[in-house]
Amino acid sequence: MSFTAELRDIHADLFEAFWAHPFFQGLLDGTATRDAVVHYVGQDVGYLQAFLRCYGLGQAMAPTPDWTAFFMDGARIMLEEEPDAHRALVEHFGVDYEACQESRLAPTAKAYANHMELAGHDTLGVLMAALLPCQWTYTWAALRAEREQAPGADHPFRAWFDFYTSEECQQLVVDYRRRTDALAAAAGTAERQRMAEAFADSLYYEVAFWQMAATGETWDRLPARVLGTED
Ligand SMILES: Cc1ncc(CN)c(N)n1
Repeated sequence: MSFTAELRDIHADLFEAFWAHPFFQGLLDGTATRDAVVHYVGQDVGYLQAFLRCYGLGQAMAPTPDWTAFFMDGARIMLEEEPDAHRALVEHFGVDYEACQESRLAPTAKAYANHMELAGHDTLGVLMAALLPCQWTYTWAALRAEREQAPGADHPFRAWFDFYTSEECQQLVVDYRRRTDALAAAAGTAERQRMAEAFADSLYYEVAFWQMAATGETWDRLPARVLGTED
C-alpha cells in the first residue's frame, strides 16, 4: 500500500469527521448560516495567503524544473480560480468577497497556517505531507457529495462544489499524492515519521477549521471548550 493510502486508512475517522461536520453538512444541504459562511470565507482568504507562501517555500526547495512548475501551477489555481469558488459562497448572502476578508487569523486558522509554514522549513517531503490534506479533503468530500446527494443546478453553493470536483482539482490531488508517495519512499524512517505527523496534524486542522467557522471563533470569541465554560 502506498504511503498516502496508508495514511488515508489510519485517519479514516478524521476524513469521516470532516465529512460529517455540521458546517460542511450545512454547505451540502444549503442551510449553512450567513455568519458562519462569511466567517469561513473571511478566514480562508488569510489561510490561502499562508498556503501561497508555502508554495514559495516549496519553490525554494524544488529539486527539478518539474517541481518548480508543480508549485507554480498550484499557486496559479489558488490565486486565479479558488477565490471564485469562495466568492460564490458569500455572494449567495449578498456579501462582497473583498468586504468579508478578516484582518486577523483566528486561533485555529493561525495554528494551521503556522503548522504548514513550519513544515516548509523542514524537508520537501514534510512540506508536501502538510499541504496534501488541504487539496485532498475538499475534493474527496465534494466528489462524495456529488455521488451521494448530487447538489442540483439550483443549489445555492453549486459553484463551490463544482470547483472542488473539477478535473483540475482531481488531477491536483493525484499529482500531490504521487509526489508525496515518491518522497516518502525515498525518505528515511525519521523523515517518514515527520511526514506522517505533518499529514495528521493538517487533517486535524481541516476539521477544526469547520468548527472555527461554525462557532465564529476569533481571539475575542473563543469557544466554550477553550474558556472551560462548556457543559
Ligand atoms: C482551510 C482550507 N482547507 C482546504 C481548502 C481547499 N483548498 C481551503 N480553501 N481552505
